[in-house]
Amino acid sequence: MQKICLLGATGSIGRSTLDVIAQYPDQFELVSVAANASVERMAEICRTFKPKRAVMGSAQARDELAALCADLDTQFEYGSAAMESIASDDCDQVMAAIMGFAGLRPTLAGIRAGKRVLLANKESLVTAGRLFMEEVAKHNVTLMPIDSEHNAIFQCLPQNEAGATKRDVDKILLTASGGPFRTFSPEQMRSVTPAQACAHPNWSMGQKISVDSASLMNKGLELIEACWLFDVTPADVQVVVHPESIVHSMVSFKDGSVIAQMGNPDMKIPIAYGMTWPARIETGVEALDFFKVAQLNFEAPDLERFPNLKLASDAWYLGGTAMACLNAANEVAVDAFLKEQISFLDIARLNQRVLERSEIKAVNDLEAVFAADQASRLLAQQLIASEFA
Ligand SMILES: NC(=O)C1=CN([C@@H]2O[C@H](COP(=O)(O)OP(=O)(O)OC[C@H]3O[C@@H](n4cnc5c(N)ncnc54)[C@H](OP(=O)(O)O)[C@@H]3O)[C@@H](O)[C@H]2O)C=CC1
Ligand SMILES: CC(=O)[C@@H](O)[C@H](O)COP(=O)(O)O
Ligand SMILES: [Mn+2]
Repeated sequence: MQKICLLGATGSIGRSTLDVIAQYPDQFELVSVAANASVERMAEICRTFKPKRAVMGSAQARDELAALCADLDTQFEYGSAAMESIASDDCDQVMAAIMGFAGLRPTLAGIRAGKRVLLANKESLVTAGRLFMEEVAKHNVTLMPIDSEHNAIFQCLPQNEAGATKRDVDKILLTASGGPFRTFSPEQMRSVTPAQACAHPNWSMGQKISVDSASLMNKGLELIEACWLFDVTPADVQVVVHPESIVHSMVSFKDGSVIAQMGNPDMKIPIAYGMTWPARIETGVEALDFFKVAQLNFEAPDLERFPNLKLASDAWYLGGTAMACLNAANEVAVDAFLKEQISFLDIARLNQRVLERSEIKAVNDLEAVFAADQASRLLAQQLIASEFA
């Protein structure tokens, strides 16, 4: 029996993870859960899975949850320290599926406690990459990429007992759907709404990552994520726009072979793979029918219409805190766009301004990452108030 701690239980990845757990009650036990403010959904989860511990983002949310679940034996808690505590408590695997930078501390707690970490929360790796990977190595942890592209790359790479290797690899081909505005002109993109941006053509996901997909910042974050996970640089990764999201990524080898991982776009596949690797289990996801798929298309990304992808590559080469600064700016920008305070095109503009104006420092400890995150959030908010409102 594998005991699972699920961080971000009420979200889209949380739902797919619970779906896999529910299909295999003899293999997986949900022992702890965390979320921010979705009390009613968390109450449903607690009633169904009866975890030992449930953590919310605030005392108020915890109290509301406790009141709704007064008849359960679950221990109800709140705050960042409690999230770190469940990630390092009695469990075998930690699903890191909190949205954004808020996921960093609990994910690191799982790593430091030696758990198998299932990494969906790309922002934690993007912002603290080198320190994050050093902790993975130090604690000899199995880090399973859950992000569909990185899970695909992991599946395509030669593997040993410890994970994926780079043996004979020439290039990583990171696929991108292109998002809902792939064919839009800059003029058309000027007035798009949050609802349009969240309507991903192929995947059903949370709002923040959906907007990131629409602005190609998701691909920028994923480029950096791939560099840290597979110990490569952006020069080793080619972003390939593939509108159907059937090929989840590919690896090109020195002999000219290209290996692709394909499947219907459903996160239960990478989640189940992460939970059972090196074994595989049935997920209930329909196998691909190539006669229905009929056509797969590929094209180059347009960096002029989607500058976020280039900004992410720039941040990687700037190094140090640059990636934390860019991520912080983007989290503020997406939130402001969803609240209709700035336009869609302002997201990349704001990201660029913050990256240009931030003082990039070396990352010698976690405090440097948190300081950069805070300073860039503040700068982004000031810029919104003064120049973007
Ligand atoms: N959805 C997908 O298919 C994919 C997602 N990912 C990554 O996985 C992560 C989660 O994405 P997704 O599930 O779509 O997002 P959702 O917005 O659907 O869910 C986010 C989850 O994080 C919780 N959360 C948000 N802020 C905090 C906080 N400060 N403290 C504790 N919990 C918090 C939310 O709780 P509450 O509901 O209470 O707000 C919710 O449970 C992101 O990093 C995303 O990039 C990666 C690949 C695919
Ligand atoms: C499911 C997943 O992993 C998302 O990151 C998804 O890939 C978004 O797709 P695009 O960013 O390519 O539109
Ligand atoms: Mn992805």
